[in-house]
Amino acid sequence: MSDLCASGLTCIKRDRVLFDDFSLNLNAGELVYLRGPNGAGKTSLLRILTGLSSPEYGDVTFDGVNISSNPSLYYQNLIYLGHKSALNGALSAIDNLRFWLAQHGIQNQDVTQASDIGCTIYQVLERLGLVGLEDVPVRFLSAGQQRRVALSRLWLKSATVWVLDEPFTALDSAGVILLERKMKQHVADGGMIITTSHQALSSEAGPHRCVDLEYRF
Ligand SMILES: Nc1ncnc2c1ncn2[C@@H]1O[C@H](COP(=O)(O)OP(=O)(O)OP(=O)(O)O)[C@@H](O)[C@H]1O
Repeated sequence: MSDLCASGLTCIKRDRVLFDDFSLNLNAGELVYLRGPNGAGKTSLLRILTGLSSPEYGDVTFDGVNISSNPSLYYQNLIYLGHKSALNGALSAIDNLRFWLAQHGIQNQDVTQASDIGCTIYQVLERLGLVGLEDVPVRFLSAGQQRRVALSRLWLKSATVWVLDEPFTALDSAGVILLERKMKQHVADGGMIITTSHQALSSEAGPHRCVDLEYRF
């Protein structure tokens, strides 16, 4: 059984201690909903959990191995979606996702034939309600449509750990349900998710554990 374990984390930004001696265990088949006011340190915590930034103290392990000692192994098992969509506005949805797949070294049937990549990504974009917009530079898509392109990554890469920073931003109510159901399915399949959101998760997301970060002065 996989687990992501953060222990004794301390994070300081501009002389403010956002959190100290913070510990969290995320187990396979678990959804953690990280809550807290603006500026509490949720994004800072998620970035530490992904290895994108380092805590002043403490460490993070995945399956008992410190994530900094074998980052490539961890990254194979991780999808991190930050609160920005991380799309190149000049590229289409298809090309953004192709680039992302290549960047993640995904070597499955998708990349053995160029036509298969397009086919698979087209199918995902169709599920995300983006039919007819696949080839449009994403800067011409609405905020919610851009978010849907970004979220398509969850359908394209198989990874145990999902770290999601405000993934519901700009989504309409149908998009929120689509994502919540996807999250519920991932957890039912033995995945693990930690997500932030300023809106409460609905029952569509399935059972979840709330973790609160207080704002510290
Ligand atoms: N690289 C940085 N340099 C300096 N200060 C930073 C940096 N990153 C974050 N901070 C500060 O740390 C605090 C926490 O930021 P963070 O983005 O983690 O909060 P958050 O809980 O995700 O907030 P929100 O709900 O608004 O997204 C903020 O006061 C922010 O200004």
